[in-house]
Amino acid sequence: MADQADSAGATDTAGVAQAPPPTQALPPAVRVEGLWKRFGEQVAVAGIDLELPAGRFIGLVGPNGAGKTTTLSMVTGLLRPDMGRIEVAGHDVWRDPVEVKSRIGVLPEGLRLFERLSGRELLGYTGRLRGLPGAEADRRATQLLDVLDLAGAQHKLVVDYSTGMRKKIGLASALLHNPEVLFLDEPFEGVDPVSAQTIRGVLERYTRSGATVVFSSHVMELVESLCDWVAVMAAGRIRAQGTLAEVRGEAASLQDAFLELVGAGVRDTGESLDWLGGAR
Ligand SMILES: Nc1ncnc2c1ncn2[C@@H]1O[C@H](COP(=O)(O)OP(=O)(O)OP(=O)(O)O)[C@@H](O)[C@H]1O
Repeated sequence: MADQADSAGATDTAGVAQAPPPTQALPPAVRVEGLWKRFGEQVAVAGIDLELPAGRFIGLVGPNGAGKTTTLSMVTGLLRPDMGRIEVAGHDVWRDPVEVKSRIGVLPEGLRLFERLSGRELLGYTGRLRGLPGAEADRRATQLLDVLDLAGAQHKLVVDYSTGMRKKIGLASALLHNPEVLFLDEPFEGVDPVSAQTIRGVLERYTRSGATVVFSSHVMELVESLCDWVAVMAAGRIRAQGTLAEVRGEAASLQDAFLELVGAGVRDTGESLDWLGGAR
């Protein structure tokens, strides 16, 4: 164990308390510089810079097609950027992929799972892929299944899981190896309010321990109630990033700040859709 006097500030021989040595600053959970991705003519991500601090609950928000999924896919090593540099927990994602992948958990959009395994088997398999000893993987799997209210369905095949159950087993797989940074693409989509509350509790506990959650969402109320740090994306660019208070600024809510930042007026349907509704 480290010498207490070395690690926690000390009292000198005259009994005067000395300031503790500065704690070593953690590298940002994610640092992105000049990141670009284009699909044919479509620029999905247009040279973004992003610095997401460690130990925060971070929301990446933006309208449909803003480039959130493309960004998260590149940050998690699933999609190769055209240009730019990405570090996760101080390691280059594309030069040091094994190091990065051991430190992250990912719940991607359009989650693909091993459908012919039961939930319990999926976690056992994930544990082996992650190099966990069998008994430890079992212990963690039992606790995760229990907390996420999947214990009753643990022997059911994943193909027979509902959308919300799939999100929860995907989350359990992403958490099993206790990653430093967890990336979640729309984790609450298709999840009922009770399960959403459970997932929330698990994620809040996880960030309280110093880990980082980065999640994308369209639901501003959710981001406002969960996140302490926000990045706003629109048309492939970062429009704002900072603490929730900084991004909200003078606006009454994050939703108002968001509409202002992305320059989106609510579309007036005018004379259009005049056929919709009314008696036939
Ligand atoms: N594989 C692809 N091939 C072609 N275009 C793509 C591809 N993936 C994304 N795009 C385009 O890139 C842009 C950004 O898409 P992306 O899925 O990253 O946005 P998003 O912010 O996640 O949107 P949403 O909130 O609707 O999921 C969109 O214009 C989309 O059509």
